[in-house]
Amino acid sequence: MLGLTRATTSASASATAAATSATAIAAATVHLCTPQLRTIRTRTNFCFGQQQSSTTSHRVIVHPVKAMAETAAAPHSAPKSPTSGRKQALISLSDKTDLAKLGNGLQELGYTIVSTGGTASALEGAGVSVTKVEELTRFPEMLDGRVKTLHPSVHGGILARRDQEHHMEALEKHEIGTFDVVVVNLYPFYAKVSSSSGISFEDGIENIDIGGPAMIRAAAKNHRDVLVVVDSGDYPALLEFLRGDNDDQQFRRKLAWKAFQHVASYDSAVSEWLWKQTVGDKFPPGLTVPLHLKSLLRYGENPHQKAAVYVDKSLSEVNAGGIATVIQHHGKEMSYNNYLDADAAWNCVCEFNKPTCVVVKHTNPCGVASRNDIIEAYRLAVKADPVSAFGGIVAFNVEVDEALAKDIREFRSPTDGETRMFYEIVVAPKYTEKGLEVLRGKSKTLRILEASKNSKGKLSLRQIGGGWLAQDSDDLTPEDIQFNVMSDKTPQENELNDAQFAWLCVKHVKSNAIVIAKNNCMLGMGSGQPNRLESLRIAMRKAGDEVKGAALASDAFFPFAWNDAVEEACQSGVSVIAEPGGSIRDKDAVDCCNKYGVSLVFTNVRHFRH
Ligand SMILES: NC(=O)c1ncn([C@@H]2O[C@H](COP(=O)(O)O)[C@@H](O)[C@H]2O)c1NC=O
Repeated sequence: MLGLTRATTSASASATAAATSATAIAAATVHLCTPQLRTIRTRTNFCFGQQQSSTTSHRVIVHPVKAMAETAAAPHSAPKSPTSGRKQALISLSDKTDLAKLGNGLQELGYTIVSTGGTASALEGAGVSVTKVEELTRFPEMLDGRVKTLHPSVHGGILARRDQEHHMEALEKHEIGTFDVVVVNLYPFYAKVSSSSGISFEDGIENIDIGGPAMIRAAAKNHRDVLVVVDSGDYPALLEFLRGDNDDQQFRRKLAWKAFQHVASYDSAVSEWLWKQTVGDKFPPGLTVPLHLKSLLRYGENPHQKAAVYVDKSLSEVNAGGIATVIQHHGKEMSYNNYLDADAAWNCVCEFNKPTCVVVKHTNPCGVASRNDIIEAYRLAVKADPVSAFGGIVAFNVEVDEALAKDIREFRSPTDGETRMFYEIVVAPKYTEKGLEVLRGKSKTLRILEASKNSKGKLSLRQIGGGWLAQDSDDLTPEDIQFNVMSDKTPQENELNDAQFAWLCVKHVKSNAIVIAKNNCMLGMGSGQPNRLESLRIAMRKAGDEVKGAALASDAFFPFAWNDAVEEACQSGVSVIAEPGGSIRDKDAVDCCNKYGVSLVFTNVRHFRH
């Protein structure tokens, strides 16, 4: 139950090892730790300490791990020659979706495919010939997969500029082959650290991909000569491009852009996670928010403004619900203003515990009602301001079934009793099949949205010129605060409930905000006026005679009482006023309420909404 105290009480707010594929070779070499002298027959090669350039017998210092790799790589030990003219593709994937199609496609096009351990096995399993990367590097994949591709034989082959003679000479000298195509996706860090089962700090660290981003960045930098692909959705376009004879630099640049974007999003998740694991407060010194385009919109707030909607892919937004991720079942394409209004309606309706309907117009709730019978709640919410509700957004916090859908379809405007109500959007957490069918029949354009509840404790970001404002989302509800009685008169339980209902509504109305409510139903609201008295007058006008005995909530304190808002409210016949308090003239407000026999409760919490 909600708290009520006397005035003295102050208010209070209460990868896994998936991609760490240690090869048998690496495992076999752990006990070898010192370089040994031995005689081998070697080609020109990169080796620790010395480099030899003949093909005869020499005494060389050979690193034991490398020696093992040479043995392991024996059947393919000749490094790829840059002059061999063979086209090479490097593939290293954690997510192996459509790998077989890609491998076969590249093979048919005559590409030699080089791959890391797990990818190579999957390709072999699909009947594609593949060279293991360790045959190129002459090192085994080591350190539990921390080092696989971090080697000049790989990065030289990606980064060399084909138009620079000295680059190509360097490759020739070190017998490094060029890569024409690089296909990489990264350890599933995001999925691992956001999994519901959780992950240890150590596992989180092991799921940070290092070699993959290095290859992606290298290939993207050298995109003029190297095609870089990070998304399996791009495999068909890649193969089509390779089959054609038009070397379109725009295509290459788009892939390069996508590659850098992919790595930037990945790094933002790593840095977000690491910050939470270490410092953890809400406001890190730097903030990178990964935004993924959901769709282009027809236009912005006005037709001359271009617009789009993005989904926030921050770790903190995983399964966080909200309007950006709604499922649209029916209707016209969502507009920019539709998103804003649906967001306001959804945020408001999700605050209520009882079955509730909220009607929003231009981001302000103009009708709110809670009832055990949701149809009754719907009708009352529309009735609060039928003129504004026409063309508005209707939100429910319960499933829309056939009966409710029929009522939404048929309900006539309380203004003339004839015109069927028209809405832009219906938003709800669920629909029955029949409910959806009926609503679809209301109009072709009606947007029917299925949304999941917003989680609490989010960071709210808002753009200003040259920067962004960040704050906690306003999560406080009447359950979280004390309603302190300041007046001689103590509100009855039903009056207090009305005050708390009005308080929850006023939180969602633009400042200066006044809401008048009774019996879990909004009767009138005034919003967005630059002075509180004007908002109060608008709310009272909308409530009409019903204001008598109702509760009035104000989002911030009343700066003046006598001959001003408090006195006008008292004279209208409200039974209780709820406001934060905190004005230097609070005593005037108390005296005024006492004079008119009205209850006054202070919440000590303000709900400005600018
Ligand atoms: N360390 C490295 O040199 C390295 N090179 C490639 N990877 C990653 O290894 C994964 C593929 O491994 P496998 O083919 O063994 O399944 C890819 O996600 C790739 O980004 C590496 N792993 C992590 O950093």
